[in-house]
Parts: sequence; structure tokens; C-alpha cells
Amino acid sequence: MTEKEQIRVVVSGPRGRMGSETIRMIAQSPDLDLVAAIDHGHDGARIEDLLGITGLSGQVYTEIDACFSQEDVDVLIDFTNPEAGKRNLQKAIDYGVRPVIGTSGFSNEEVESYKQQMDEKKLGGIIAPNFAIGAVLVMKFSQMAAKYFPDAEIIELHHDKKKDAPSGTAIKTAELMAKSRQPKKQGAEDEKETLVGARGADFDGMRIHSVRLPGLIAHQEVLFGGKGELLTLRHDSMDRASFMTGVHYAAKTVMDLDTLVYGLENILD
Ligand SMILES: NC(=O)c1ccc[n+]([C@@H]2O[C@H](COP(=O)([O-])OP(=O)(O)OC[C@H]3O[C@@H](n4cnc5c(N)ncnc54)[C@H](O)[C@@H]3O)[C@@H](O)[C@H]2O)c1
Ligand SMILES: O=C(O)C1=N[C@H](C(=O)O)CCC1
Repeated sequence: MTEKEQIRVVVSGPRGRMGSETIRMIAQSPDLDLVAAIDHGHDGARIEDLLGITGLSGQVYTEIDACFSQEDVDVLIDFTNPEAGKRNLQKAIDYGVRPVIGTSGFSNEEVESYKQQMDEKKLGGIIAPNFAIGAVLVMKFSQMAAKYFPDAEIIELHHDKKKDAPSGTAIKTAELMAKSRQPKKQGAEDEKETLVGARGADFDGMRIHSVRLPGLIAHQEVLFGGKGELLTLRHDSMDRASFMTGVHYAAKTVMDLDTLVYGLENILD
């Protein structure tokens, strides 16, 4: 593959847990070329100096406008926080750069408004709450199971540095389940919480519980209860490498899309 055929990628959030893992993945991928990184400090630094990884090209920008106007960029991969992620996504659209957004915290209304802009520009991109293939399969299996088991509870478990709750994955799972599940308020009609929050968050009558503990990375269990039976679907990300197959696949696939896709499941074969 010649250099010209490489996909030119910018990573936003390079010093973070996911951003740094993404940069390591790009460094090992001959079809991807890291052209720059967006950080909120270290303007002008070499990425390899910032991360202490040798053999990386590209510099750090604190201003995304400067980066997109000075560099030739195909794809922006963003793992930051909801505020920065939304700002960066909008800039990507403005400059015609294809966004691959892993940052969680996007509402359906926001996704729809970005999609409309991208449809007008015929620009490809993806927002995916979870890039781990196993997590995406649990979402799909949960959607199948919810048709037969309307009584379901989601327990998502993450590391204690996670800022948002519930996780984007849990919300997306509940949204998919709501497509096949008869709406139902679970639990006893007259149940009362004697401690606020004991029954978790309410999504369409389903409950979502968020666990935050050191030692965890990203895990989710979906429990379905029926007459005399319990079905449990569980996925564990034991390492952030688990997300990289999906991130790499998304960075390649957005090159052939002309719309914004929400969820990795929508671009998997
Ligand atoms: N889609 C997925 O598969 C997936 C997987 C893991 C995490 N996530 C999500 O990705 C996001 C990041 O997670 P993390 O664990 O890497 O968090 P993190 O806190 O380790 O990293 C976030 C990084 O973004 C940087 N940052 C903040 N503002 C910035 C800005 N304006 N410009 C550039 N960089 C900025 C921070 O300095 C930090 O280094 C979260 O929203 C998380 O929920 C998604
Ligand atoms: O580490 C995180 O933060 C994660 N967030 C995603 C979410 O909010 O669903 C999932 C993967 C890990």
C-alpha cells in the first residue's frame, strides 16, 4: 500500500485511556497514518514526545481549526468528553472530515441534527457508544431476547474514573430492546424505594444500574426474567485493546459512507 492510499487520521484526546490506545493501534496499522492529535495543551509538541512512543509522526494542535486548515485529514477519531466531543464533531462536519466518535453522552436529538448536516454534505461518519464486537453482540442479542422477555434489567459496570452514568452502551442497549419489547413497568405495582436510587434509572419501565469500581474496565450484564427461568447476557472488556478492532474498522468504513451512522452494529456485516 502506498502512502497515498493510507487513511489520514487525527486523534482527539491523545493522552486519555482510549486516545492513547487508539494511537498505539494506528502505529501498528499500515493502512492508517496519524497526521496530528488534538489536545487542550502541548500545542506544537511532537506526538511521539507527548506519549513517549517512538516512530510516530505528526504534531499536537490545541486549536482544531488550525489542525484542519493546515493538515490534509480524512478521519477524526474522538475519545474526549461530551463537551469537547460535540465541538470536535461539529468542526469535523464544517471541514468535511469524517468523524469516528467513541465519546459517550450524545442524545438522540443531537445525533439526528448532526446526521442531517452530514446527509446534506454526503459526509460519512459514525458515533458508537461501544466499539467492542462482543458488546455490540450483547446489544443485538438483548434486542432479540426483549421480544420474549419484557422483564429485563441492565447492570453496567465500569472503572471509577468514568464520568457519565449510565454508560452510553447501556442506553443504546435499552433503546434497541425498546424496539422489540412491549412497554412495561417492572417490579411490584406498589414497590417503594426506602433508599433513593435503589431501583436504578428508569428507561421505558426497565431499570439500569451503574456500578463504578477500581479494577473494572467496561462490563455489562442484561438479565431477563421469565416464568421459572432467567437469561443472562454478559460482556467484559478486560483490556482497552478490545475496542480497537471496532475503531479500526470504523475508520476504514466511514471512507465509503455518505451519512452518519449511530452504533457499530449498523456497519457490521
Ligand atoms: N465507544 C467506546 O467503545 C468507548 C470505549 C471507552 C470509552 N469510551 C468513551 O470515550 C470517552 C473517553 O474515555 P477515556 O476513558 O479515554 O477518558 P480519559 O479521561 O482517559 O481521556 C479523555 C481525554 O480527553 C482529553 N480532553 C479533554 N478535553 C479535551 C479537548 N477539548 N480536546 C482534546 N482532548 C481533550 C483529556 O485530557 C483526556 O486525556 C468517554 O466518553 C468514554 O465514555 C467509549
Ligand atoms: O470507559 C468508558 O468510559 C466506557 N464507556 C463506554 C460507554 O459509556 O458506554 C463503553 C466502553 C467504556
